[in-house]
Amino acid sequence: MSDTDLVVIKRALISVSDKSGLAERAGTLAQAGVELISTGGTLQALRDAGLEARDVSEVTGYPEMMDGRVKTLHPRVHGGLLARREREDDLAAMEAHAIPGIDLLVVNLYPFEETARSGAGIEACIEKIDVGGPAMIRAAAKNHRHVAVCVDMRDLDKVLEAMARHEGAAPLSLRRHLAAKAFARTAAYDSAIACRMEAEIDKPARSWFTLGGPRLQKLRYGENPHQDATLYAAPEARPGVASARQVQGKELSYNNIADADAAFELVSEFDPGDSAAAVIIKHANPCGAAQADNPASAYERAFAADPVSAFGGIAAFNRSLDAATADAISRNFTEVVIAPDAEDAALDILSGKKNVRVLLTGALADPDAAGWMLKSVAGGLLVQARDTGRVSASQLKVVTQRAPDEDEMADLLFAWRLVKHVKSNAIVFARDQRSAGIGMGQTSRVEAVRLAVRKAEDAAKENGWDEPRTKGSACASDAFFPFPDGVLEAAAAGARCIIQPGGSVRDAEVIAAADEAGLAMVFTGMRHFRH
Ligand SMILES: NC(=O)c1ncn([C@@H]2O[C@H](COP(=O)(O)O)[C@@H](O)[C@H]2O)c1NC=O
Repeated sequence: MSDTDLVVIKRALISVSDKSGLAERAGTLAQAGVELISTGGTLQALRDAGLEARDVSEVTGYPEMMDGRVKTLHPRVHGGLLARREREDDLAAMEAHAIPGIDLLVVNLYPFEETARSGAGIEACIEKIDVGGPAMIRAAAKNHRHVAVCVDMRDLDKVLEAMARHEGAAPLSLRRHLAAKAFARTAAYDSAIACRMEAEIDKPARSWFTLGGPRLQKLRYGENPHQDATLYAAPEARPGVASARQVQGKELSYNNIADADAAFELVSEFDPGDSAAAVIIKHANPCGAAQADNPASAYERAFAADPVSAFGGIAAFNRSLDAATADAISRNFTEVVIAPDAEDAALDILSGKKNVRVLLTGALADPDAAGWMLKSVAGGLLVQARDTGRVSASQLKVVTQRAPDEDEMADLLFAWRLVKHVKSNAIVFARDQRSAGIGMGQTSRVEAVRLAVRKAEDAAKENGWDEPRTKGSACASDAFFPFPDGVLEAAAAGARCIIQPGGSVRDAEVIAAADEAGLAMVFTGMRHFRH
């Protein structure tokens, strides 16, 4: 064993913004004979708990100044953290400048992330940028051959356990593990700061992209059982699956989380003040979506759109769950239910289905809020802004001889909101504010139309309807029709109107086909590819 495998903890510097759990742990350190050095507020908390600790100002010979902007930024602190104990010259410098060696650093940082997330203004956020803390953390982590560093108070328990086992020493394996965590912590902290700063800049250069957050959940596995997976928190404050409260059900899986996210993002497009909305997601695609006066009938309409696919689906709502909705959900096999809130009566009913995971988000996700979407590629990270594109009736361009009437326009806009959340090539037929047939993920647009039509035919059979609901429907296409074939197939299935971006070199042919079939067609001028 080398002399750095075990480091005996004789002196600790503790400087923590979040003081929960401090007194008890610091007490254990003191009992083990460790000398404590501390900064203003932390020192006070230690003394209030009846513990003896040295003021860092005594060590530095300077008072804390500038509202705490300068407290530990001093060679007597950083020398104590960075000195290589096996080097004669480092030891001589310690001796010459009265630098006390620090063997353990416990620091948690000013709550920048929480402050930014609360929507605080830039000046308030800037005041919460911790400078001295990260500087000490990085010094201790760099010098982990001689120093143990805790950036989370709970990690102090690991150090205390190790000290109990190793006669007051912390082993290298633990110190290295803590050092890696320390660098990840400061990197995530700085990412959050960069992110908040960028929000103040009109056109940020973003020549570096950084993102970081703490682990929320180690998942049993990823998309498949042989893939490792973890859920981390992102700095943005977006209500949704990652911050939701799980009130019942089995542990969430990777696929549950991904699908619940897709479901909640889609249902959040529907203003709960206008109507109740329900969507059912399978494999990241909606298989049914509907609006209605209340969540229960929205759910029943969404379910009927494709009952076969809805089996084992994820259901999302834009309003609080009530008893009638819970009752309707309970009749079907559902993996996850996600909603802003739930009435007690609804939770009582759902508790009868123990395995159903119920997530309450507290609020809907603002569909207009800026944010990042990430995808990894070999050797790279593809980053794009979230698709916040939306259109209103007044922005649409009528390109056919016939313009859509009021009912048709309502269904066109409903289908357009939906198609944005369907994997490309995507086609959505909708009638009376409910999806009639959805064609997703096809390699040709006409095939997506055919799939959507077939789904509508299947739904008619399943429900015992006289005809598929593509009859008299509105049809949305996430990108332009490159040929008239898709439009002709939609017309043959009974669609009365179409919404699509337009912009094909064959738009004239496509418009002529629509006119010939008596369709009304509008262009959005906006595409909604989703891969
Ligand atoms: N400026 C400094 O020298 C400095 N040194 C430590 N801190 C931070 O001060 C906080 C603790 O302050 P207090 O003990 O006064 O409550 C910790 O979050 C620590 O990271 C500093 N504050 C900010 O940069």
